[in-house]
Parts: sequence; structure tokens; C-alpha cells
Amino acid sequence: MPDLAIRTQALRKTYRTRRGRRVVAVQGLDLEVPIGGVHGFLGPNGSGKTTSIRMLLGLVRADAGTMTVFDRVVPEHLPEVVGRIGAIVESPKFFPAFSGRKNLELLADAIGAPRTRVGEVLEETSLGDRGKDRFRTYSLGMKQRLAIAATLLKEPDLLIFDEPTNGLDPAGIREIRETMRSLGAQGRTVLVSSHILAEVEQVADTVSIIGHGRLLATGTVAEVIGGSGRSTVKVALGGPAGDPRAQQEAAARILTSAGLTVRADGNYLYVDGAEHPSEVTRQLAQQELYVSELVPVRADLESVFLELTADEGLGGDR
Ligand SMILES: Nc1ncnc2c1ncn2[C@@H]1O[C@H](COP(=O)(O)OP(=O)(O)OP(=O)(O)O)[C@@H](O)[C@H]1O
Repeated sequence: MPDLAIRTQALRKTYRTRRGRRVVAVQGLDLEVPIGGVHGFLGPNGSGKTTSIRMLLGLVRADAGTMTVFDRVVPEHLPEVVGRIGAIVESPKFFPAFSGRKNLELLADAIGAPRTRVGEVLEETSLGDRGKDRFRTYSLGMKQRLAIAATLLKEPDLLIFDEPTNGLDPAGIREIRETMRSLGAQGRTVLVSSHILAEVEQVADTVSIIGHGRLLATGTVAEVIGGSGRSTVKVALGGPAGDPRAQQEAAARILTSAGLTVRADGNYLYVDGAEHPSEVTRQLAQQELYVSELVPVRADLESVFLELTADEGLGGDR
């Protein structure tokens, strides 16, 4: 088994609302986050990401299941590993009239981190130039990066960010993404939750996709995309002679009878299920139909995510 930063097994949590209604937030979650790199913890709104993170951090009590962080059972042994964890689960409070640097110095003193760390973490989060400016003048993205800087003061091995780009503009999102990428590249483990794939897809080394508090898929981004069984190719036909429409119809018939799934769209056929693109060209060439263009259609994480979470009320409030 690979070394894991986080492992949960059969984790469960049911909330009881004030009106006595039961809400199953997490139902048997098995999560494995490898050590080092960025792990995207993905799921639609309400799928149980925040609850899972809060259980890991000892902020919410689990009903059942086991959790380990760096092989220590939590929450029982959380004190042994808490020094290695930096987490942003909600917006931290900073003094608006103090500079970013001053805020971090106060925090460093409070947690016993050396003040020399302050300059380093400002650099690590690309706030070096603005450290002297008052916190109140910071953009939302800078405020969020200062929060990340604060968690870095104690040099954590594991960083947990719950929807860190909420409310940020595209530039702010890009900055946070860059920060996460460089933290992962340094060998730290970054667990980042999001319901917006595009934010995480470009930085995540591995992902876990959850729905209704259960694991739907996990692995490297390539594995999760590959595991969806997608292998679509886009095909155009064309020889100098013949009616293109008739050729396309004939090609669709041939490929369908070869067991492939074919959909026509404009001048292209979209063909699913071929083991290899050459199978498509071979089938057609045998019937004297020639391919003028053949492009593999890249399956992206977004489409896999949408497929896996199709019944999860994506993006809606539940
Ligand atoms: N304190 C609570 N009391 C009752 N129900 C809750 C409580 N906290 C969360 N829930 C419910 O538990 C389910 C999971 O919520 P959770 O916040 O963990 O999901 P999430 O994936 O983090 O969603 P989001 O991205 O919207 O934060 C939701 O249906 C939510 O309404």
C-alpha cells in the first residue's frame, strides 16, 4: 500500500436538524490521499466534503468508521499529528489595519514559529511585494493567500483547503492554483476540496470524486478519465469522388455493425468503443471508404465528473 497522508474507511455522519430531520452527509466514505502532491477532493455541493474534512480535523464527531492522518488514528491521536496539519476551513480573522506581515508576525509569536518564517511564507504565497500594505487594502485573492501563508508558518506536511477559491475572480483563482501547485511540488500534501472541476483539474496529481458522501472514483487524473471507459474518435470521410453524405451514412452502418457506437454530427462521425483508432480506419478501408480526418476526442475530468455525479443535483442546493 502506498504511504498515505489521509485514510478514511467506512466513514459515516448523519446530522439531525433542529426539526428532527435526519440528513445523511457522509455514508461509508473510503478516502485515500497519498503523501506528496495535490489531491482534489471533488463533489457537488452538499456531497459531504466539508463534513468529511471537519471530521478529520476533529471539529465534527463521526458516527462510524475509522480515520488516520499520517498513520495515526484520529481524532484519538490528533494531538500527535496536528502540528503537521495546516487547514483553512473558513475565512481566518486578520486585523484589517495591520499589514499582512504584521498579522503574520503576531500569529508566528502566538504559535511559537520563528519570525524568520514570516518573510519566507510571504514569498511562498507571492505576497512578498505587498507584505507591508494593510490587510484591508488586499484583494480577496490576496487575503486568501495570506490565510495560506498563515497555515504555512508552522511548516505543515499536510495542507487542507476547503473550497479555497470560493468568491474569487479568475485572477485570484489562478493565484491560489499556482500556490497549491508549488506547495505540492515541494513534496507537501495538499488536500483541496472543490465543486468546480476546472479549478482543480489543472493542479491535482490525484483526485477523489464523491457523491452523496460516498466515493465514486479515485486515482490519478489520467486513471479517473481513463477508467470512465471513454475512447471517442471524431472521423471525417472523404475521397475526391462520391457523395460525402452517402459515404458518411455507409461508414456509420459499417462501424455500427462492427459493434461500435456511432453518432453523426455535421460532417463528422463520433465513434465510441474502438480499442484503437486504427480499427476504425481498417473497417472503413475494407469497404473502400477513406478517412480524411481522425481525431481522438479528449475526455476531460469535467465530463467524467458530470457523468459520475449525474444524479447528485450538481451545483444545486439540497
Ligand atoms: N450542521 C448541519 N446540520 C444539518 N445538516 C448539515 C449540517 N452540515 C451539513 N449538513 C448537510 O449535510 C450534507 C453535506 O454537507 P457538506 O457541507 O458536508 O457538503 P459539501 O460537499 O461540503 O457541500 P458544499 O460544497 O456546499 O459545502 C448537506 O446535505 C448539508 O445540508
